[in-house]
Amino acid sequence: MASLTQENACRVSCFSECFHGVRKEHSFSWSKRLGFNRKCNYETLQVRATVSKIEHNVSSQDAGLATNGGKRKVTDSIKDEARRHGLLEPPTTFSAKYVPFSPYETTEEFYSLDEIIYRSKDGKLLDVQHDMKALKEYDGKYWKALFDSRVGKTTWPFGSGVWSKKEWVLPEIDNDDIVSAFEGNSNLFWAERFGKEMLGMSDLWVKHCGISHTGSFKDLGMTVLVSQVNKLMKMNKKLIGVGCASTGDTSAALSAYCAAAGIPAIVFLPANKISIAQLVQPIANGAIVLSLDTDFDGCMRLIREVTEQVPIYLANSLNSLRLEGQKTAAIEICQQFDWEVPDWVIVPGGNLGNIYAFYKGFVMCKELGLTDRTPRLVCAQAANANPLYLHYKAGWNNFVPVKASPTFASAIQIGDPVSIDRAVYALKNSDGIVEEATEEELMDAAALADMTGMFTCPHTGVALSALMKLREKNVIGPTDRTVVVSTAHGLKFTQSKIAYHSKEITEIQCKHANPPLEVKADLGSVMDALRSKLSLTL
Ligand SMILES: Cc1ncc(COP(=O)(O)O)c(C=O)c1O
Ligand SMILES: N[C@@H](CCOP(=O)(O)O)C(=O)O
Repeated sequence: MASLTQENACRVSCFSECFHGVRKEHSFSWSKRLGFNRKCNYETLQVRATVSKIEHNVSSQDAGLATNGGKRKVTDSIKDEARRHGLLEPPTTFSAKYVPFSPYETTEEFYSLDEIIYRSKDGKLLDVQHDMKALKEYDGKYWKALFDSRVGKTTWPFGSGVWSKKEWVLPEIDNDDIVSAFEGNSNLFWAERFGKEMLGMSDLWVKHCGISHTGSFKDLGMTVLVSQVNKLMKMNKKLIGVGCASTGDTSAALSAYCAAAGIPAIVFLPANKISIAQLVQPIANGAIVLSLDTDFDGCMRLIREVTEQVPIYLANSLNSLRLEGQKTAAIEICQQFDWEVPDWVIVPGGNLGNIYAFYKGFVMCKELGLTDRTPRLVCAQAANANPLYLHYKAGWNNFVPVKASPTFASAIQIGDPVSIDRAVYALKNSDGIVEEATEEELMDAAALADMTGMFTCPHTGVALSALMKLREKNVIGPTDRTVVVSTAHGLKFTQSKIAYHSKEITEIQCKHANPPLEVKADLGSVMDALRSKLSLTL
């Protein structure tokens, strides 16, 4: 484990000021004054990357840096540096393969991860199965120490929250083939005020998976999928690109990771059903963007047909590689609590890959001795797109897809989720619950959370609203350690926030709207405004 002691870490800080856009239906006076232009969807993008070397715990000699006065040679990359220390040796001990997702039956069927395959012979979804016997050769203490030693480093590729768990994710990939933006390691926010003041809770946390390279949790899965595609292309497998159907976040992640690797990306988007910020992401990253006159389920059907005819690799969560990356968020939560397990984890659900990914991550931690139990899972859906909720309420009998209606939680406007079987399995086995939130409930919940310092997306609003309901019924207790998974950055969804705070959404009351006051620029008017707002008697 020589590599564990090497801490030649640099810290990369990347600030990205997101895009602002307003659709016609959400434009209004103060938005224009703040610089939101109704016609051209004014946009700004600033990305500043500051790379500063902050510490060297190994000698320059050890780090291979001696030849340039302790600095990395101009021609070197962090991959070269890792290679010199044998870090890029292909691991031989651990392995994984595809098996049919059939948890209640045994089967001999399996496939190599180097095959291009998404379904079993009889049409089941696939699952990535790890050689658990090999992983169990090492005890929980070993894994905890290994994973903990990698946090906050830039040692390639372990500076990524996903690849810091590489042995549990894609153990056989050569580190040189990995395409990573050092995703993961997202902050776990103690929602102190929201918990105490709104819910009487003392141990409420929000896992900010949306504070990420492309602004959503999709980065966690996409680094794995695009890395594997990168490997397949190097193996000369017949592939011309990678494609997905998307409600905006999968497409953003796919486009960014493909652009980083120089791989063509093709994205199918439902026209006028995703936010401007989400739309501009694949455009900016040079993807082929098809805006289709259908909904997400229609886009999904089309991309499946296209990928059957053309060698385009399918990047939706139907592809189980994605879930291997996404499951690391669950492992990370345990790690952030010093390997203690929360009582509840609440995840907004759409295509339903993520709820299963969380389940998988928690189960793996328990099976490999890092934790002693798994949390209860809650999947939260928008009432306008609630097929899982209806299925749960019907006692899990006879799943019926729905036609999803428009919702502010547009990324989960999905009526026929691909991973329904995986989600049902995860929920049944975690004593899980499904809740739903109306448009008013989800927007109010997001606004309330924002008032306590967050900047939540509507999907996080769905999860927070589910929490509020379960707390009200006392299903979730006041001292239960609870984690709400925030799946995207609120800055991707400024249109709906602007509409809410300007009270432009006629169907709901917008109870917590906080529009700016338009005040004449003289002291008297300013004082009057402050008096009324602050209840001053002066
Ligand atoms: C922001 C956001 N939240 C939640 C989800 C739901 O995740 P899943 O489709 O894995 O259920 C998605 C995508 O579907 C999303 O983009
Ligand atoms: N919200 C998703 C919908 C597709 O989900 P996926 O996980 O199957 O790719 C998106 O952003 O496109």
